[in-house]
Amino acid sequence: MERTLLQWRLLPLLALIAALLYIFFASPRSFQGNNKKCSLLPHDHYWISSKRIVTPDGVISGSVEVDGGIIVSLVKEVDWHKSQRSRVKVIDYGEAVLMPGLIDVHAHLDDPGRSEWEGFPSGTKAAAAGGITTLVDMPLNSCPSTVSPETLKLKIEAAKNRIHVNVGFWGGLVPDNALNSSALESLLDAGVLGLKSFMCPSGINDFPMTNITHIKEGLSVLAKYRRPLLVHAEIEKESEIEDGSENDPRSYLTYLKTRPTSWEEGAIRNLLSVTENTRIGGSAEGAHVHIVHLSDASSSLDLIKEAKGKGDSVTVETCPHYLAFSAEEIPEGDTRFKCSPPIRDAANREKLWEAMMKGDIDMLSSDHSPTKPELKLLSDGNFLKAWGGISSLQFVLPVTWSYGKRYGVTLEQVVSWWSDRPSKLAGLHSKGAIKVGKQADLVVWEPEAEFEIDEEHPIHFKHPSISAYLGRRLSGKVVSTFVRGNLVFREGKHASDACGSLQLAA
Ligand SMILES: NC(=O)N[C@H]1NC(=O)NC1=O
Ligand SMILES: [Zn+2]
Ligand SMILES: [Zn+2]
Repeated sequence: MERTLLQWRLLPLLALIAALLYIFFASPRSFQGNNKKCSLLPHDHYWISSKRIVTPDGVISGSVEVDGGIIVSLVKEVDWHKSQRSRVKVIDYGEAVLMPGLIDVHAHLDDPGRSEWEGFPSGTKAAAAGGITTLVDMPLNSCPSTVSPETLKLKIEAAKNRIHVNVGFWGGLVPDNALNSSALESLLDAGVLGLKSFMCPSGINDFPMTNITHIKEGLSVLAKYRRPLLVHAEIEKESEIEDGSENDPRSYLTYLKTRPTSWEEGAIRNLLSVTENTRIGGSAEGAHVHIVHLSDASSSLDLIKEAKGKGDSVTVETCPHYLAFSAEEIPEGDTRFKCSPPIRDAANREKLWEAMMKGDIDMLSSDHSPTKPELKLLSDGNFLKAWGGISSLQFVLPVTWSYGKRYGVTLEQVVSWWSDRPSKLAGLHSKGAIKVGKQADLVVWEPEAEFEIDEEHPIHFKHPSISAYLGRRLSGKVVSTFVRGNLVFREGKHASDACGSLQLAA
């Protein structure tokens, strides 16, 4: 009698011990240490299979093994033995493309200080939904601007536990710090991935423009750190019309005339007068100049090609909106399309695509630069007064693909423009490729799947109404996004916790 009683008392205890042993030894590892809310997948060791994996050695059919956020093996379908996959989870995506996640080196998340414009949570959710696994935040449009270690610290604080993808930061090169090498060094020591400056007014009071002397001095400091300077290359010159006041401000052509190609050409000519210092043996060897959002595909691009030919360390990006839209198509008063430099005519767009296909333009970025709808003046439609900036973050992959298809864009080119080159520019060497040892930042997408960006389509950035892509039909649907092995987005749903990591330069 007493013995049975003892057995009955012991039984629950034994069950509890067995349950604990199961949790520690048999269940997926993410239950032990990782916060499973970071991922929609309760495993941190698994395989992903796809018929189209974009690797540095071409597109293969096979499987990628991810463990602890790292790509630990990559096996072609023919070499993949059943024994290898017997013990861990396999996610088979079939014909969907598996690619490195996109790295967007040019986004304005406006946090802290103007989070009513965007903010880290909404901006990084939009990124995850668009297959972007890392973005580098611009130093302006937040308040304060990122121009010192103290202001970088505010960014880092604001981003903590609020980012759904990885985020790095560019610091600002402004007249206040440009001629003070110790100020610049302290900003670089604090972890910015490089610097950014404007050659014309930026539209933000606490981010003044630099002149060529500021830029030259900045480059000599950057050389020691081997980090880049990103430049908004437009310079104010006489334009066909001064402020457009005699022209209809609701006409896109009026705005276009206020920022002619000579603004880009003039800035680039001026900028390239100092980039010879970045050549091997030059006084700023190790520094690099990256021209952001090129719009003019004529003389400006010719100058860049010439400088590259001479050995200057120079690269250039353009943005999907310059490749998708043309001035002729922009409706009267539709300020969603206002950005600087402006979207030019269809012949220029054609030349931009030619340059992409030839490799004369190195990479793409979103230049996602939102604001609150009131400042877009959508009801007024005044192009001269509205905020300049395009909201696009979530759609850059399908836009690149949809508009690039007619030029024969390949999956490898998409990876080069959106992952490989950007990873090198930002010094993120553990990212940007599906290769053993790299971080498991991945996107799975269906290039053939079409969708409409209508009212029903979930848009995650803060102000969908100002997006220039509303109403467009695109092809290329993002199915899943993995950030350091965490499945952060799947079929319209995000993981609940924001577990992206900060990318600070060491
Ligand atoms: N301040 C700011 O974001 N400006 C950006 N907007 C835009 O259209 N071009 C830019 O440089
Ligand atoms: Zn700019
Ligand atoms: Zn920008």
